[in-house]
Amino acid sequence: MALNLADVAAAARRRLDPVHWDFFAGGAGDERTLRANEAAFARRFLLPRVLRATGDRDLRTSLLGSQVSMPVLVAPTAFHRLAHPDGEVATARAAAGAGTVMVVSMAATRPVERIAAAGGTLWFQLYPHTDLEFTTTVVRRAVAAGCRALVVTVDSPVFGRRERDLRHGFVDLPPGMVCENMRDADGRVRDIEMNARVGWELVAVLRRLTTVPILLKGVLHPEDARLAVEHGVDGVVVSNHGGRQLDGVTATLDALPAVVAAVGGRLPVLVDGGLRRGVDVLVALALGATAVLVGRPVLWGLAAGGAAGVRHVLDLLRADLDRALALVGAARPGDLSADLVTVGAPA
Ligand SMILES: Cc1cc2nc3c(=O)[nH]c(=O)nc-3n(C[C@H](O)[C@H](O)[C@H](O)COP(=O)(O)O)c2cc1C
Ligand SMILES: CCCCC(=O)C(=O)O
Repeated sequence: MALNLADVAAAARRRLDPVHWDFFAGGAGDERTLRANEAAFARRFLLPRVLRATGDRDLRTSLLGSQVSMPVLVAPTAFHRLAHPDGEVATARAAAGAGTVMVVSMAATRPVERIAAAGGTLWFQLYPHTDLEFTTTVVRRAVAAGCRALVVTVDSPVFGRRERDLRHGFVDLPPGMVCENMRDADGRVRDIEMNARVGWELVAVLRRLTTVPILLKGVLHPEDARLAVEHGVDGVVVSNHGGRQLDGVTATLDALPAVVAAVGGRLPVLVDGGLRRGVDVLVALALGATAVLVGRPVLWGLAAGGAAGVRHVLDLLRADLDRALALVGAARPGDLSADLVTVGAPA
């Protein structure tokens, strides 16, 4: 039985083709940013409060009209069928069972309609393509399938250089698998495109396409957080794409406080990257995040045990967060504050 996410990772590694393990695990360049995400949590320590009567704890959170049973969401990750034959359908089943949001990647390998049939709350991640008609087709389809928010990835004007994949020659999905939601109006499957020509006008363009909330994923600079507010975005995700885009970028946890300060409570601020324990979730919330997302741990759960494996990962995080809350003297995420977190040398 996996007692923690590292155990789940080990089980996944035993099952996965090493090429696919490296695709999931890897980052860009020297993987400094990939390591920094986890290391940033290892530098944080807690100053708990005592005698706070935290008996009736409540992890529920409301996010842009979506109710979640805990402030831990499933980050958008590509190619779930490389981890398990049921792919994103299994992930969605687990997220639905756990009562949280799954953000469906634009590079999902199952059709969004089938993912939605699992019954949970979905948001949809978008890479903004240069072809507006195509982007419109994809967004309308996702919203028609029931996706309740659009998570626009803005950290990818070009593709990051992932040397593990280059070494393996891993460039595409195996035969029989495609990005099912990349079909254009004629039903042809397009390639994912990184778009280096898009600017802030994108927000208004997407607003005209859909009424669902729009989040920007990949905001790190506080000035961009201010611009996001100014452009009427509904939420931001502090993310460095799990260290897969620009190596050398700051750890997300280190970028979070300045973004939170810049936003000043006007929007929810989510964060992802390197969260592996309930106490990591607690630290992110204490430093001002409204919720967090987990990427690789979900893929590990999926590879290790399909929907049950993903559910186990989410349940471990929930139990761990609940215990950590009680032990720092908080009954709910809203009770947390930055004074509970101190910085020290990793043990
Ligand atoms: C294998 C893999 C595929 C990913 N695919 C996408 C994607 O399609 N779209 C996207 O916005 N982010 C993608 N990401 C980034 C995640 O959404 C998230 O930012 C990151 O995984 C969080 O870090 P963590 O894996 O340490 O939890 C991917 C990450 C991984 C590991
Ligand atoms: C072409 C799919 C892009 C997936 C992605 O964003 C990632 O692997 O990090």
